[in-house]
Amino acid sequence: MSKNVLLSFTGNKQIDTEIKLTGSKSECNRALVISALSKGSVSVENLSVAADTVTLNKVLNELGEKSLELGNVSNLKSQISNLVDIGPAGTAMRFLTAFLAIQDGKFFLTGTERMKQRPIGILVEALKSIGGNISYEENEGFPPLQILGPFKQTSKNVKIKGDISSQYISALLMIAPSLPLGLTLEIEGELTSKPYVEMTLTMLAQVGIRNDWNENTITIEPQTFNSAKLYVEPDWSAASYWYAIAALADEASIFLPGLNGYSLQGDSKITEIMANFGITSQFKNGGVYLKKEPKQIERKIFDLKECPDLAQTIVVICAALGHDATFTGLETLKIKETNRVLALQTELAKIGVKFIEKNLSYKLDCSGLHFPEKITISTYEDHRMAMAFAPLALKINQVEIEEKQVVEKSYPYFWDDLEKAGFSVVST
Ligand SMILES: O=C(O)C1=C[C@@H](OP(=O)(O)O)[C@@H](O)[C@H](O)C1
Ligand SMILES: C=C(OP(=O)(O)O)C(=O)O
Repeated sequence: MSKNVLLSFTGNKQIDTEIKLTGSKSECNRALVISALSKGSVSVENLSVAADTVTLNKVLNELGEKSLELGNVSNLKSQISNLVDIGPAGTAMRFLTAFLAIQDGKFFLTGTERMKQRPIGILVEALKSIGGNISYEENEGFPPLQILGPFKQTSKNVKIKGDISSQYISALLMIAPSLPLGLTLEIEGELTSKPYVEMTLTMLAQVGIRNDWNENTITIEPQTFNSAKLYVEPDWSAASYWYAIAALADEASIFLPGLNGYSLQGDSKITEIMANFGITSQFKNGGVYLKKEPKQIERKIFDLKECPDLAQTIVVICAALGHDATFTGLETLKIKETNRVLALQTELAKIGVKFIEKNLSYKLDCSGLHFPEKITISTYEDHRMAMAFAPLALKINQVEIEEKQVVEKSYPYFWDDLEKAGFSVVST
């Protein structure tokens, strides 16, 4: 079985294409959990084909079917063990921890070896502080978890650190309306990835759930979900790779249907960031048109605290263009699919670029930039490593990307779409 892909782009580096992106992984994960909590009142439209979403959907469907089979026999439900393996899906792992904590049953929640290194203690302790019965099966603070229902709420108030992952907060907010006492959540310290919390609250509001966000405290009273449909926009994080392609091509005209200017996704900030690189975004005909215009790049500092999933895309664009820059807000990168800082440092070294960590910022030093004839990129089980480095095929004759299947996590058709845009994509 071929594991890698070899990318090249022969002839003029001109891109003129239309790419239909799949639904946002973040919006879908929320929509599915909200739909499950609403017990059918809420439906989801434009479900993503991202593997993380497909897995979460399957898990929730199976749990729903089991629950129907067992009816209201509570003591029987809590005796039956359910093994839930969420693979590499971090958001789904966090959302399910909260979701399962309020179900009636016994659950063993696990994932990949990397998942067992991604912290979850902050969320588990918060859930325990309001009555959840959760224990760590291997290492304190990390999956796998054993979760035992039924849930008896002991408190309405919960304090949670905001600077490690916003997913913990979103997970709690989604279960809040279903809790007998509701929830008053106090965020301690800085809130990272804030647009994702806003996305959660907006999607809840779309199905009739009111919230009160006052400074660092969010309150959600017990409420029932309206009967409603949640429409999922295409994935802006996936769109970012097309901005990168436009930036590294000589000429580009790319249409991404379905994306709009008023997105719930913080990663739509890519339009603003890429304007600095001469990539314009025009919203018309129900989508966004990307065009490349000549521009001197001036911006030297990028704060990505609100859009951490764009980090690899933007760092690689700057590296490939030889644009020295400083990046801040990357604190959470080390606990994602891989240690993304280390992965970037290792792979950028292959084109002579340094990514230097200093206090809380990162300096990109492109003084040694060179493009070899061929480069092989390791992906460290991280879809974003594969997709962020793929556009380099517009600068380097042959780019081999290892473990091509990693892209399935969020963008399964990535390689097909590259081919459609004129790249040669050969499995090796
Ligand atoms: O809530 C979400 O859907 C996500 C939140 C972000 O995580 P952190 O809050 O851990 O930064 C982001 O990186 C992840 O891909 C998706
Ligand atoms: C961090 C990511 O995902 P997750 O945390 O859901 O694994 C991502 O998609 O970049």
